[in-house]
Amino acid sequence: MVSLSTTPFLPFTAKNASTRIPPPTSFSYSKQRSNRDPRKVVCACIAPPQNFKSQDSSAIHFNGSSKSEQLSTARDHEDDSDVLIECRDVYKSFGEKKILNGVSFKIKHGEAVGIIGPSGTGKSTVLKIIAGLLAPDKGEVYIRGKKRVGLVSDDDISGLRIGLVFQSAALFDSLTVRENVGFLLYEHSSMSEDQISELVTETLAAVGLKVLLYDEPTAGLDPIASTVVEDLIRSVHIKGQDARGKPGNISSYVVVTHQHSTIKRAIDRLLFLHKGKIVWEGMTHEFTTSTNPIVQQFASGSLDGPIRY
Ligand SMILES: Nc1ncnc2c1ncn2[C@@H]1O[C@H](COP(=O)(O)OP(=O)(O)OP(=O)(O)O)[C@@H](O)[C@H]1O
Repeated sequence: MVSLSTTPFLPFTAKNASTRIPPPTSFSYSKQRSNRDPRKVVCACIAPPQNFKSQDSSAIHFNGSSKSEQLSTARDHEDDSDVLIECRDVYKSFGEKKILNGVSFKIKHGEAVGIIGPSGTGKSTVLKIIAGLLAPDKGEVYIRGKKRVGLVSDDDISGLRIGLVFQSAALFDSLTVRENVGFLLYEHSSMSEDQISELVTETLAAVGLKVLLYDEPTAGLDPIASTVVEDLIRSVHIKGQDARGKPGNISSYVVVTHQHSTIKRAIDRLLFLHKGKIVWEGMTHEFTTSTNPIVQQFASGSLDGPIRY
């Protein structure tokens, strides 16, 4: 099952990537329950503006000491019993435009994976194929070892619930994660603050999905708002901690991003997509030491769509 919005009141579902939702006309929650200036309540547009340019996109600097590079071939002999999602030799074209040209990778239980690569190389397309919203022209998608046939609505995929947080999501960047999650209830329900707080806690603790896919969740956010989102992404993961200090419920997640901070804070393993293929994969800290020439070009900012700081 694919869930396109994680809860009824998570505000991650703005329809248009370029839409900025105007500030609420009466923002009683801000006025009454926090000392924030209600004039600062603006909606963060998570999709980056078309003309977005980073201050410094010339290089990637990851912390880490590992000197080894883990190429995909080195993983081929590994035990596959904990693989949740596999794309095997996936092709996708839009009209004459060939986008994916034999994409293969596996996502295992417990992994926090990032997909990076130049703009327009097909990262979002990969997410949509994983989610079952797009069908590959050729190649297969396996969910827990079972081949998916058709789109997601056509097939029961062994109880694995996959959620996709679209690039066009929206948050109020002057509010905390909890305030964002409970926003509609604070504004439009007669529930008490305690009741809402309880519900927010339950929601953050039990998003109820097993795999989450995030499409540029921090694009266009300022560094503080990005950190909040990155921490939220970590907190709902089984290796993280939820709002009650307990492990989250998300088995694995995949993040498409161009943001350096998101890679550094929220991602353990990277898949580098270039010209329709995964040309490199490895742990995040291994990226900058890669000897792959395309990776080095990307890291130095000489390919389109480099990492943004
Ligand atoms: N439904 C569609 N119909 C036609 N073309 C499409 C469709 N979806 C995506 N494309 C095209 O496929 C290419 C890859 O798009 P995609 O959004 O997957 O790239 P991306 O790597 O996520 O890009 P970015 O980093 O800029 O967000 C782009 O040229 C895009 O215009």
